[in-house]
Amino acid sequence: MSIDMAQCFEHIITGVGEDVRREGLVKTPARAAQAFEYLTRGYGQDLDELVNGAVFSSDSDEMVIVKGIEFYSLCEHHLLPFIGQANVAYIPNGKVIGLSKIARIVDMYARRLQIQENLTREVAEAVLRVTEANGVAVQMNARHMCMMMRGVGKQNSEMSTSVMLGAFRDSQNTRNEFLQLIR
Ligand SMILES: Nc1nc2c(ncn2[C@@H]2O[C@H](COP(=O)(O)OP(=O)(O)OP(=O)(O)O)[C@@H](O)[C@H]2O)c(=O)[nH]1
Ligand SMILES: [Zn+2]
Repeated sequence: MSIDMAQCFEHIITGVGEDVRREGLVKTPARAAQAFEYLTRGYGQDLDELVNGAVFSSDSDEMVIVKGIEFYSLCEHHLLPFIGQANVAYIPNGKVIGLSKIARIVDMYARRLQIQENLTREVAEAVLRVTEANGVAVQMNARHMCMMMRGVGKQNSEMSTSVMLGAFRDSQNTRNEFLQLIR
C-alpha cells in the first residue's frame, strides 16, 4: 500500500491549528510531500547503479582524500535536518573510484532518515565495498537542528563522528596522517 504523503501533511497542517484551505496553504501538502520525497530519495538509489562502473585500474597506493563534501540529512528521531561536511579517504588497492562518486555515495546515505554515527559507517562501508581499498576513513561534522531549534537549544555544538576501516584502523600513522590532512 502506498501512503499518500500529501494527505499526511494535510493532517499535520490541520494538527498545528491551520486551515489547509487558506490560499497560501492550498498547495502546501503536495509541495511538502514532494520536498520530503526529495530529502529521502536515497532510499530509491542503489550503490552499484550510482557508481555506474566508474572504478578504474591504478597502481597508485597513496591516500586519496576528498574533503568538505557537504551533506543534508534528516535525523531519524525528530525528522529535522542535520547539516554538515564529510571528509572521506581511502588507500587504493589496484583501483580508484571516480571522484564525484564519493560525493554521490555520501548523498545517497544522507538522503535517508539517519543518525550521524550510522551515516558515517554506511558511507565508509560502501566506499570499501566499491573500491576494495586497503583502508577507508570517513569523518563527519554536523549541526543538528533538533538540538538547535528545539530541545536543549544549543546553537554552537557540532557533532563529530568517524569510522576507520582496514589500514586506518590498523596503523596509527595512517590514521594520524588522515586526521592531520583534514584539519
Ligand atoms: N547519537 C545521536 N543522537 C542523535 C542524533 N540526532 C539526534 N540525536 C539525539 O537523539 C536523542 C533522542 O532522545 P529522546 O529523549 O528520545 O528525545 P527528546 O525528548 O526529543 O530529546 P531531546 O532532544 O533531549 O529533547 C536526543 O538526545 C537527540 O539529541 C544523531 O545523529 N546521533
Ligand atoms: Zn533529532
